[in-house]
Amino acid sequence: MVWQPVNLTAACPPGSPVSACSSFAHVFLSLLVQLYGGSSDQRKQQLCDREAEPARRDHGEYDFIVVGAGAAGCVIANRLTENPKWNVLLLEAGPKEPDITSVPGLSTVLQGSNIDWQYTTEPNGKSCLASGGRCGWPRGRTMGGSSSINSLGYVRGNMADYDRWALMGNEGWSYRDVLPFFLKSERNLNKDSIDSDYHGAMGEQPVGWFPHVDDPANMLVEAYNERGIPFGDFNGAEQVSTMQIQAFQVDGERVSANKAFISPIRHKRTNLFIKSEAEVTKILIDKNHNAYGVEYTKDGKTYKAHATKEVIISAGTINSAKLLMLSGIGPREHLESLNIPVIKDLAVGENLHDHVSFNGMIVALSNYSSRAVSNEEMICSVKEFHKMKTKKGPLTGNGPVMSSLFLKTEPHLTYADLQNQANHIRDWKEFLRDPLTVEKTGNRIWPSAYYDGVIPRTMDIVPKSRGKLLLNEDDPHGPPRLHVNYLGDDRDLIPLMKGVRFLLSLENTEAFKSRGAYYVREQMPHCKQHEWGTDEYFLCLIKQYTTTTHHQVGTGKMGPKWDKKALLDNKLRVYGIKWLRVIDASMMPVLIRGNTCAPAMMIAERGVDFVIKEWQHRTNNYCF
Ligand SMILES: Cc1cc2nc3c(=O)[nH]c(=O)nc-3n(C[C@H](O)[C@H](O)[C@H](O)COP(=O)(O)OP(=O)(O)OC[C@H]3O[C@@H](n4cnc5c(N)ncnc54)[C@H](O)[C@@H]3O)c2cc1C
Repeated sequence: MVWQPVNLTAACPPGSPVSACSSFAHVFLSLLVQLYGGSSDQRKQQLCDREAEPARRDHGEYDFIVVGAGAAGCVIANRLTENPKWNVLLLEAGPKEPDITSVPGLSTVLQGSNIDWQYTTEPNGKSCLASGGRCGWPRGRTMGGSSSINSLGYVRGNMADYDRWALMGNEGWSYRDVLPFFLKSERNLNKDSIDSDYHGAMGEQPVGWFPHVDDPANMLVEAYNERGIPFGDFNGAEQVSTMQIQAFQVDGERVSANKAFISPIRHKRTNLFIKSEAEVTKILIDKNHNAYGVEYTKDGKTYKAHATKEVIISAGTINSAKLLMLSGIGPREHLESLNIPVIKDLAVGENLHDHVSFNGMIVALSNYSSRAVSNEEMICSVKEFHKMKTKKGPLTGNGPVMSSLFLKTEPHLTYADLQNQANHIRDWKEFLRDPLTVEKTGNRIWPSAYYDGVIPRTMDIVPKSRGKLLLNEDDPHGPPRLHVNYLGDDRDLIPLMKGVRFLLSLENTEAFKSRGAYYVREQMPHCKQHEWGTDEYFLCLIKQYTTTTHHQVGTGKMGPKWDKKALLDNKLRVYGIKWLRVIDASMMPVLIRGNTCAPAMMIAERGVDFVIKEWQHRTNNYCF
């Protein structure tokens, strides 16, 4: 089986009464492995290896090498191989994409499994306190990368975010410049119902509303609207609005970057070479500072691959920075402290930031609006879903997570400073008793489709805190030290506290009242010393139950040469190293106000366009 779920035996404290630690939980996970643990890509490959593959000749030398088959890497490999004369090697550390990724209602089940890097952050004394100062950071480790394990939401950010990048000295990255690259990938399936001037219909990536939207998800959007937020398309002209987020899906099944950009060409383009379970450990750079290949490990052996044109790093915000540093590109002092010979002293790993959020505001659903089902019903629904030819029902949605809004917390603000999303909670009473165990177990095994409580989450989308990523001093090849420094800057508390008051006000809306939904007024375990409803209580929640929103960026900052924190120029070339680019979410100089998957794909489209134009030009002029 390609997919292995979270290890419950390790995650459950001995004797825990939490339902995810019961024997039923093990039965449920075994069923998921049995139904969805395989990989359609693997099955196809076995067939094609037998029938057609001899056409492909692999000499270990390619025109381009792309490291990381995530949201960005898959787009890049697709675009480069449109030119049949260019051979491209795509290297992915994780396995082929397993079938389980296709079920939207099982998206949270992927966290903590073997297709998640399972990172954790370093303590700063101000955040994530209930979990020892360390927040969990899932990241996709499979073909499709985080686009294969994420919550499927298609959100672009505010136009002004891109204009700001351009104003910071990055020519070619204003909203006007990047919009065509958003449109290029997108195949919007509901173009008539949204702000159609801002959407594409011809791209590889299907985007559309889930066929199924839960009533609690509708409740949230209706409540936001009652509180004055207009219905609208926040990927269109006006961001301050509310709607169900459109998803990376078609007919109720996830379409990851791998499914959209690689699966359709995998066996057709003989100039595309893909190696999964191949982890790149070093970029090869000669004494003249030219990148000419990579070193990678596969099946316990080390290999070298050579690039005659460029090496493109798309390993994501954490691993791109780690790989650059392992290869001698990074802050001199840090690399020298680890005895890594410095090739280029650059601020790799700095400027790490994320949208910060927190857990613990619990909305209990009434019997009428609850989505809870019995164990037997859950088993039946998963089995039935597997058999359906045309998928329908709650598993074709992702619970309440897509009900979202962008909000200005003060009328004088020009742009939104908050975004809300919501998590499901299978059994809110159990969560209230032992949130940390439920977080590590229940939230990683139960479908997001079945729940009796909702955790609305407000996210600070203009974070001021900045952190940094360092290599692990005990083992530089191991998980890096992620000093994200959430709430390091106290100003990040302000929008979150305003968001709390906004969320509380939802209880008085008709949307909530008519469904009998209400806030649970019992304190979470680490904040029992404060009275529920006071500022002190919510400040405590924010600091104790801090969470990521999975939007980590910035460790490979793009910026003009004079910017001491920048390592990439506006064409995403690494300063001081030839034929090396970083093209993924890590390049964001400032995090956009929104989710980061669609932007990562846009960055890939924009970046690879620079690559293609440069090499077409060179080929024409110099007959390469
Ligand atoms: C749980 C979760 C939920 C999220 N929800 C949403 C959402 O709903 N909407 C949204 O817009 N965004 C969401 N995101 C964020 C979004 O998915 C990411 O920002 C986006 O995928 C980043 O793209 P990337 O190409 O930079 O990196 P990734 O997609 O993470 O890809 C990096 C790839 O590189 C591979 N790799 C890493 N190191 C190496 C190496 N050394 N050798 C070879 N391969 C390597 C990785 O295994 C991975 O496949 C979510 C993320 C997570 C984890």
